[in-house]
Amino acid sequence: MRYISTRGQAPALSFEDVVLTGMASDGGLYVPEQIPQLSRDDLAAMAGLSYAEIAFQVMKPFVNGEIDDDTFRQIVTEAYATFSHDAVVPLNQLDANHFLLELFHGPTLAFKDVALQLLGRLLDHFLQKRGERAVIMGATSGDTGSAAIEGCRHCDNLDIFILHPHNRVSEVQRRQMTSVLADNVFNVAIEGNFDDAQAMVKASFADQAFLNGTRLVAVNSINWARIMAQIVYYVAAGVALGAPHRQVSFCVPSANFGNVFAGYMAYRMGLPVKQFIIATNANDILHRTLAANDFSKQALKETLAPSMDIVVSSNFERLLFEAYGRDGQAVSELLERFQAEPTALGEAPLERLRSLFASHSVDDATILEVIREAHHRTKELLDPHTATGYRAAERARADVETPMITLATAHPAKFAEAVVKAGFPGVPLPPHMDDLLEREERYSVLPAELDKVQAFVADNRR
Ligand SMILES: Cc1ncc(COP(=O)(O)O)c(C=O)c1O
Ligand SMILES: N[C@@H](CCOP(=O)(O)O)C(=O)O
Repeated sequence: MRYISTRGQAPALSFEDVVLTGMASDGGLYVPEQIPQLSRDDLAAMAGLSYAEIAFQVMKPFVNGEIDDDTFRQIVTEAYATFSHDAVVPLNQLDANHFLLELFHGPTLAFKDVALQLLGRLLDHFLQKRGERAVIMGATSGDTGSAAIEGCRHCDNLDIFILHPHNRVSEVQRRQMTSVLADNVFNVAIEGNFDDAQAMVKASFADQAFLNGTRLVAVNSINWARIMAQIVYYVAAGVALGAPHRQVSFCVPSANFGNVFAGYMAYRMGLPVKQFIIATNANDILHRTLAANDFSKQALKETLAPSMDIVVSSNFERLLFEAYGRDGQAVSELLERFQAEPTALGEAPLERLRSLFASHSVDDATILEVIREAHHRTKELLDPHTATGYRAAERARADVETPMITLATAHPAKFAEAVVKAGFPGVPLPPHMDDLLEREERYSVLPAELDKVQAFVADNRR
């Protein structure tokens, strides 16, 4: 298995090289050259297996023999042993046909742990094997940052620089990152928004001279390994609810599109999925594109679901690559137009997307209403991101007769501001974080200027 770029120009890479990079050199994102297949028998045989074993089986073809089976199985087992729930990602039945897939039982209480507990261990494995050091640059709207720090901080071969938008993440999210005082962890609060931070990370991949030859690695979902690890929970949830004998649908709170794209990959591998519902907050580019073919940037809005305050949705490019029949040239041209002016998808690719994806956008007032309503009906306290999914799933259910699995992407304790606004007294932090609000913090505030950020990285890396 080799990995190719969505823009069609960069050289194909091995699994190891794709994990140890970020953007492709032509500005695209890496995807597998062939999509491995899970037969009906493969899926049926997964019923009753542990999450770690399903993870091993689903990911093995992507790893392509580049890590021996025993070592890979051990890496996977260790990654998921860090989760506080025996099922790793339990399914919680809300009513006869609606399920919550709880992805927040990892160390930092958001779905990002599922991939970053694995990615940190893969990076450690490959860097130790090569005897190399690397620098991580990551952009976060709040959750990727702490999950990346938690997943990578024990790797002595890595220095980790995480850029978050200053004053635009929740207090718990900020403290989860900035209270890690390890020598290899650097938090930078950017005077800008998530898109500014993400653009600087992407620009740094295009021009790595500031690192004088040290390797730059991505922990955002531009890194293929992030997507690969997230495919697993779609398969596990589908099998738990009867796949391959029964179709399921998923509703996914979405922004940078890594999560729902992983679901699409599970579908392409053979999981019987009827529909994916994309839930957005008021930053609704994904919804406008699908519903009205309006693929245009609008100013970023601050919402009660801050981790989804994103306009430029990186992984949508990976889906466009599929919708355009893997035509890298067409994807390049479309995305160049998108950067310059409001644009639209071609009719045929759009229809292909609409045959599998639907979308809903959920505003702040509705997020608060949903947190109250869901608690009243199910006794579950949803975080504001999951609330967007809950409402989108409820809207979509009338048209979809399969079990609906809404992805619960974060624990409500991370977003006390929204929970309190919805009328609840707050949510206690879990025991391993109960002194978080008293811990010492360390971070630097920088303008959203590429040269200043790159100089900070170059000066501080060890
Ligand atoms: C809690 C939470 N929910 C949903 C999302 C959206 O996921 P994705 O960016 O993979 O679409 C994010 C981050 O982007 C998040 O942190
Ligand atoms: N919501 C994310 C934004 C970055 O997304 P990623 O999946 O590409 O890392 C965050 O919390 O940082």
